[in-house]
Amino acid sequence: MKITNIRFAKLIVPLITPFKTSMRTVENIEDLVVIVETDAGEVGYGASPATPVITGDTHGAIIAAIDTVLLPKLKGMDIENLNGIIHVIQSSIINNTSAKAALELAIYDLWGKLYKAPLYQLLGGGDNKLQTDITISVDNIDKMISDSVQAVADGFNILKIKIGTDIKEDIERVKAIHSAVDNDILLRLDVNQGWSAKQTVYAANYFESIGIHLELIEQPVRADDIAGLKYISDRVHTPIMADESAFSPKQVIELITSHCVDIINIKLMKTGGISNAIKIADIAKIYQVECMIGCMLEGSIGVSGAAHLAVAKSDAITKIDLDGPALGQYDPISGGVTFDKSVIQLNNAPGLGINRINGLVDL
Ligand SMILES: C[C@H](N)C(=O)N[C@@H](CCC(=O)O)C(=O)O
Ligand SMILES: [Mg+2]
Repeated sequence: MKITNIRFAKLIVPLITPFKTSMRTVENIEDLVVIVETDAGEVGYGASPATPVITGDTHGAIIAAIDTVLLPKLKGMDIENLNGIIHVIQSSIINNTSAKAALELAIYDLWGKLYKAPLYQLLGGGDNKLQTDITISVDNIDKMISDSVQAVADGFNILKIKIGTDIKEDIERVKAIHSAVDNDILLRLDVNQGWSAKQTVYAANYFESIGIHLELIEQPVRADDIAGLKYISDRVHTPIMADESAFSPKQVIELITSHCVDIINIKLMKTGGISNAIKIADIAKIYQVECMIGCMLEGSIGVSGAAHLAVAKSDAITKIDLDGPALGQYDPISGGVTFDKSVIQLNNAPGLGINRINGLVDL
């Protein structure tokens, strides 16, 4: 099964409510779909959102990286030579992790189709069901309380609360949500780089002192403030998780061995796809550090790949933040992952298991 061409399309799904973090506000899930064609007639699907404030990648840059650098080298390569293809994708261009991720997703999809097996089985197998959290966007306190209460009523028992716009307001937001939901609801905070190290130590110790038990605090400080992460981890009990600070396996080794964080958030759009995500999960397992599998605000093509990986690497990936498709008004993909409230179900069709994509706009 040889690669003959790569096509691009856009897929836009309006959100139920705007997605707001300390870094950006988004109204739609906008995926660039990457379709790898083969001489056997099979196609592989991958996708990437544009996340310029996180990865630096735009859809235009993803298309250019694939069209001008990667496609010429990949044309004619055989899907059974998975390692060779991965090597070309990872070594032909630096950075551009979203382009690499979309392409790897499509290649792994084809690899599963070649061997007629769901990807998670080829990656090691596991229970093809996961339980995700749901994101509560940063907003005024009343809106965050009502979104949290609604999410719990909808069957989610883990809330990922976005904060990081103002330390005082953030503390009030968390206190208000904590009082509004039952004690058995797990609260994770995602600061998206919005606090200083000292503010984080203050906030974490304050929450601990008033009996608010947080599961974790995600990426409290700027992505490049590794000393800040260490400063925090040395002073608080609440587990600290790296997100924007952890792209590559090498960065993860450094974060873990210098005891800067307790947990790593793996996202395909940061790692450059499944191959490096596997390495990170294996590194974390060796060091007995837990991982979360996360997603950008993206639809169910990318989330399917992440879910297959999470199932196969459940020894290291113990926390799931794959709510992207659940935040949309509908899911245009049939097959892949399906959501029943917080439960994500993978099907057993080959590769990523995607049957049909409605509403694709060819580019
Ligand atoms: C959607 C997911 N729950 C999430 O919050 N992901 C990111 C932000 C993604 C984005 O801005 O597209 C995160 O910071 O964890
Ligand atoms: Mg995050």
